[in-house]
Amino acid sequence: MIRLSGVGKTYDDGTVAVQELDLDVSAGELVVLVGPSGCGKSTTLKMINRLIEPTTGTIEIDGRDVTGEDPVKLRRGIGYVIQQIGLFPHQKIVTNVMTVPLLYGESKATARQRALELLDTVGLDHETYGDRYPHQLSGGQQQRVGVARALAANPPVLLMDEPFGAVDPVVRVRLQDEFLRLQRELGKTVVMVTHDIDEAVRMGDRVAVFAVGGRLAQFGTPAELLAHPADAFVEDFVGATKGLRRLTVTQIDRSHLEPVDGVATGDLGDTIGLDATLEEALAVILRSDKGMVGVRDGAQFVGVLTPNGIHKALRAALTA
Ligand SMILES: Nc1ncnc2c1ncn2[C@@H]1O[C@H](COP(=O)(O)OP(=O)(O)OP(=O)(O)O)[C@@H](O)[C@H]1O
Repeated sequence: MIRLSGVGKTYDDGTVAVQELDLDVSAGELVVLVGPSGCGKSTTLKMINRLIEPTTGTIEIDGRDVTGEDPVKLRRGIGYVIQQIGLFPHQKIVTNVMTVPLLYGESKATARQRALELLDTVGLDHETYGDRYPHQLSGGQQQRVGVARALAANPPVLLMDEPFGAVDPVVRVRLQDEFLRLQRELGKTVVMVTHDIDEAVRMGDRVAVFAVGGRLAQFGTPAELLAHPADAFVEDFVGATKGLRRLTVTQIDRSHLEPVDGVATGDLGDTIGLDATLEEALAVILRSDKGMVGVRDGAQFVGVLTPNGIHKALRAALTA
C-alpha cells in the first residue's frame, strides 16, 4: 500500500534527518514510527504526504509514485492528525469537521450530516458536543475532533503525528483503545509517530524503531522487537519494563491454563476468550475477587488462568 524505497532527507543546512530508508506498509496495517527526539520520525511522516520533499528515494502509494502527484490532490486521499489538533477556535465543533467535506465539494447539508456521523463515530455525541466551541472541550475530546476531521474525507490512508501526545496518561490509554477499535471497524492504512514505546507496542501491527541520526534500527512486530531486539540500541529503547510490555502483545496459551475441574464456571464472574492478551486477562483478575479468570474458546470453557499462569506465560514469552 505504502512503500518507501531508499528515502532520505538532508535539510538545506546539512542536517541528515532521515538516512536511506526502506519501509513498507500493507493495506489496513497500523505501523508506528518510534524513537527518541530528533530521529526523523516526523520528517518521514511528512514525506509521505509531501509536506516535506525527500532528497533521495521514491515513495509509492498503491503503486503510484507520489513525487509525480499534485501535492494538494495527494493530500486529499491522506488524513493527517497532529498533536496540536489545529481546530478553528471561533467555529463550532460541527463546523470544524464540516470544513473537510465542504472543501471536497460536498453540499452544506451533506457535509453537515457527515460531520455529525463522524462525531458519533469517534465517541462524541453530536447533540452534546456539535454546537460547542473547541475551548469548551477537554484535550482528549478535542483530539477526537481532530481524528473525526481527518476521517471526514474518508481517506484510505491516515497519518498521525503524536496524536495522543497532549493528553494525560489515563485519557491517553482510553484514546488509544478507542482508536484501535475504530481502526478495526474502518480498516484504514495508518502510519503513526510517537516517542512512547509503550504506545508503539500497544498500537502497532508493526513498529519501526528509529535511532538518532535518522537510522531505522529495526522494523518488526511488537513481539519480535521485544523477543529479539536487533541491536543494543533497540534493546535499551525497548527497555527495562520489557516483561510488562510483553503482557500487551502475548496471547493466552492453553498450556498455561489450569483445568476447570472442580470450579463451577458460574462462580468465575467475568470470563475472557482465548484470543485475549495477558494484559486483558490480568485486568479481569485484578477486578475480580476470585484471583483468577475463566477462559473460553467460543462458548466452551477451556480452563482457568491464575496469576501463576500469567507468570509462566510471561517467562515463556521472554525466553522464546
Ligand atoms: N526545517 C529543518 N531544517 C533543518 N533541520 C531540521 C528541519 N526540520 C527538522 N530538522 C532536523 O531534522 C532532524 C529530525 O527531525 P524530526 O522532526 O523528523 O524528528 P522527530 O523524530 O520527529 O523528533 P521529535 O520526536 O522531537 O518530534 C532533527 O535533528 C531536526 O532538528
